Amino acid sequence: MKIKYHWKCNGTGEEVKKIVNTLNEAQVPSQDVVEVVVSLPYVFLPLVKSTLRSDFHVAAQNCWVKKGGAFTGEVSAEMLVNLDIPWVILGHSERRALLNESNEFVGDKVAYALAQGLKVIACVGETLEQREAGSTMDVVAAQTKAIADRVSNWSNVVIAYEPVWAIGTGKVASPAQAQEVHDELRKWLEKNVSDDVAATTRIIYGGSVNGGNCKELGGQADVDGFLVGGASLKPEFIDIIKAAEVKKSA
Ligand SMILES: O=C(CO)COP(=O)(O)O
Repeated sequence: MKIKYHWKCNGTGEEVKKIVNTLNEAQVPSQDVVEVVVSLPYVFLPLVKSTLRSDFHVAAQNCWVKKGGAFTGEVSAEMLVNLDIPWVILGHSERRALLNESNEFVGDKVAYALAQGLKVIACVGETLEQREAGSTMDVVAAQTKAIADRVSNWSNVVIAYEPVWAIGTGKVASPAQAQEVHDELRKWLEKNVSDDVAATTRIIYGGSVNGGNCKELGGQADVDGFLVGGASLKPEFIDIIKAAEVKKSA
């Protein structure tokens, strides 16, 4: 199972230190049961990288689509590699919506980051309007296709299914809703990429995951972990890490 803590654009230096201390002291299942990755604003990456326990890893929340250069305000994949940051989140719905990142642009970013040696959490997910129109799978498939068209080696890719209507709203997808999309996504990978990629690619769920709902969600056959936003800033994130035990014993 994979648990990804996504702090988004939050945290002061003091808060970051506090959360790192809590994480460092937590008794959690070992790395072979749960992989924990903490995703931070760029400015905190070096601090957290140097103070976080070594069995937890760090991620950036974005990187530039190609080699660095005259791109004011951007951070390149090469810079992350140079700082020894192993993971990056790409295509988060907040960036797709607020910064107009298209499926193709996200696909290009994923391909470039992978080529530099980063591991990628690629986010997909539909809006409420799209779900109500019955186009959830069309949307998610189109987002995934833009990645599949550009990527041949999937071993460093994790897909995060994050229904936009469940992000930061407290409206979590029901375990059945999450399972349905994860299952469809896996079938899509099977048909359009390969059986092996479908079987081995981790598909994690994000959207109002908390200490109370993580066990049932994580118990679903095709839910391989979580991308946690709001709850990653609270002590209940330890409970979410521990929910990985449910999967192990399932
Ligand atoms: O967007 C998310 C993680 O990337 C989910 O955020 P919340 O857990 O706050 O709903």
